[in-house]
Amino acid sequence: MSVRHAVSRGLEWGRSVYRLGLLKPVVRIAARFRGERVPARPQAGLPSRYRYFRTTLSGLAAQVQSGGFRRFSAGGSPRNRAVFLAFGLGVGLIEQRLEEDRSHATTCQGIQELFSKKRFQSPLKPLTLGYRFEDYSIGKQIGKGSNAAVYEAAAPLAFSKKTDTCSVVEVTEDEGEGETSPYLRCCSLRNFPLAVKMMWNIGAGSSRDSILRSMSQELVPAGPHALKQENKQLTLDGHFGVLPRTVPAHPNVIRVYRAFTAEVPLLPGAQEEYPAVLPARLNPDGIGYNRTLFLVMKNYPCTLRQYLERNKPGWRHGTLMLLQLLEGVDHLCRQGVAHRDLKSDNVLLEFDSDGSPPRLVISDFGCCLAQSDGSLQLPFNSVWVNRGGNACLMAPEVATAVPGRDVFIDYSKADAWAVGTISYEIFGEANPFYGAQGLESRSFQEKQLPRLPAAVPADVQMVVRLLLRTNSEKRPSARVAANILHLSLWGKKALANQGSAGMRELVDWLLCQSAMVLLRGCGGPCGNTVEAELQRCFLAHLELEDLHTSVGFLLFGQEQRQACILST
Ligand SMILES: Nc1ncnc2c1ncn2[C@@H]1O[C@H](COP(=O)(O)OP(=O)(O)OP(=O)(O)O)[C@@H](O)[C@H]1O
Repeated sequence: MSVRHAVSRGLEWGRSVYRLGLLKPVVRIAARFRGERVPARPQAGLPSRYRYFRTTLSGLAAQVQSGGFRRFSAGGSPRNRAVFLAFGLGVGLIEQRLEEDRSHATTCQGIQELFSKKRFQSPLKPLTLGYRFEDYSIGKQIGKGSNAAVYEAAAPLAFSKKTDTCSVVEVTEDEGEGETSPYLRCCSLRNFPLAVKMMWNIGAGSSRDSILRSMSQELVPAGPHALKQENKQLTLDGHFGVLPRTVPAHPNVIRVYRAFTAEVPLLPGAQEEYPAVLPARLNPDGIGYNRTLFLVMKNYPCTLRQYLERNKPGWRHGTLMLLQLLEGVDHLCRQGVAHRDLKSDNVLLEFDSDGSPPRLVISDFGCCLAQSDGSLQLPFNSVWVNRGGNACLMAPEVATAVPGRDVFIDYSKADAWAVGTISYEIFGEANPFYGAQGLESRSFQEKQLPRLPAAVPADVQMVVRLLLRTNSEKRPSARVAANILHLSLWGKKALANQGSAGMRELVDWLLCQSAMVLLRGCGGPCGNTVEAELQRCFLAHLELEDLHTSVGFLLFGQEQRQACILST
């Protein structure tokens, strides 16, 4: 092997190891070969992955340059010398790449810190909202599930001056309808900016503590002032840690502004629609308790399902809607919460301005998993353990779990799977897991999944397929799936040069993107706020490792498509 040949081989080897993600195994093998222990405790000051590689590689390179190299260069055959030279160059190249990676990681971290400092502020300032049912005037019923009825509401004292703090859409309902009811003063969403969810209480008892404890999951999206101070105190005093963790505000997760217990009132439609869950005071045959939990939220004009019944979003709006769901799910995962009942009925929508995509929020946390330690692993030691709601959209790893000793269900990617199924609805197709002929998540094969419409971009189709992988280990997290969509929507140009310039081009693009988002933020609330929020979310959660994985998926998808085109 000539020296020139060795040099090119070495560089090629180093590049391949890096590109294929084989760095870790190669380093391990090399360290074993030298009889060294792989460093377990990385040094401080560098991100762990890089500390680890650097330590091992430095040793390796040192050995190549000293003992080994000397031995080979002095006494080895020319072939051995060339091979060793190639190896040395390869290691050198990897070192250089690691150095670059380290600087990229630092850049990403800087961007992340900059954007994560700016916490999302809910547009409604709920400080003036009351903690009693009487503080609200109730409008007509706007929804009903299997556990609660939801009514439009206003807080006359809080909104005595007519404010427009809630950006709600034009009213589409018949405004005259409500005037016949004594409860309804006005049906417009503008006049009823709030929604009150009245839980049906048939098993939680009538004391405030027992109600709060038994319906505690509903409080996961509650703001810091949602419960009256003494309520928090009472519940925590009696049963420390019973209240679940709550999640910070996020543009794609519903916010509960107030939560209080009160006597069950007779609201419009109660006698006709849910007489059985009323207390005996209101219906002698009712089995409900006298008091229950009320949750005050923003009033949203419709659910995702209702919206899709009348609208067919184009591919770009559809992608932005899917991305919002992934951002919401990623936020929940980071907070140690799994929703476990994602479906188009549990996603609410509002509209900022003409032409911009709808804003989506994930709602109804009644089935969620929010363990006090933030773990998304649920001990599954008995059939009585609740796996979550909506069996049709239950991720395969959840649906197929068999209870037993030391069995845990991992929910870390279960919501992402459900988002994959909802994507079909967003892009105008039937959800393949619904209906008598629908696929069953516990037994389907990935090749049975129907194709999405041809208008849906190839990258988005790939994301949906990845989200619906049966093996959760091969399924990307919501974060990685969201990153793929972000890159595909806004970073295509930076990705085009991945082969030659590696991550450098991408990091430059990230810096430009950060500057743009910051500048747009300074310019006031102009432009498309949904897109701006999505971009902020992306930058606030930048991590080089996730970014590498996302880029890998995108490039792999592109390569596969090219190979497919060439072969036909
Ligand atoms: N904040 C809101 N604004 C407008 N409509 C809402 C709001 N919250 C809930 N709804 C409507 O009420 C319906 C029922 O609410 P929700 O899903 O929270 O009840 P649930 O009884 O917990 O449902 P499930 O049967 O899924 O357990 C929703 O599908 C939606 O139509």
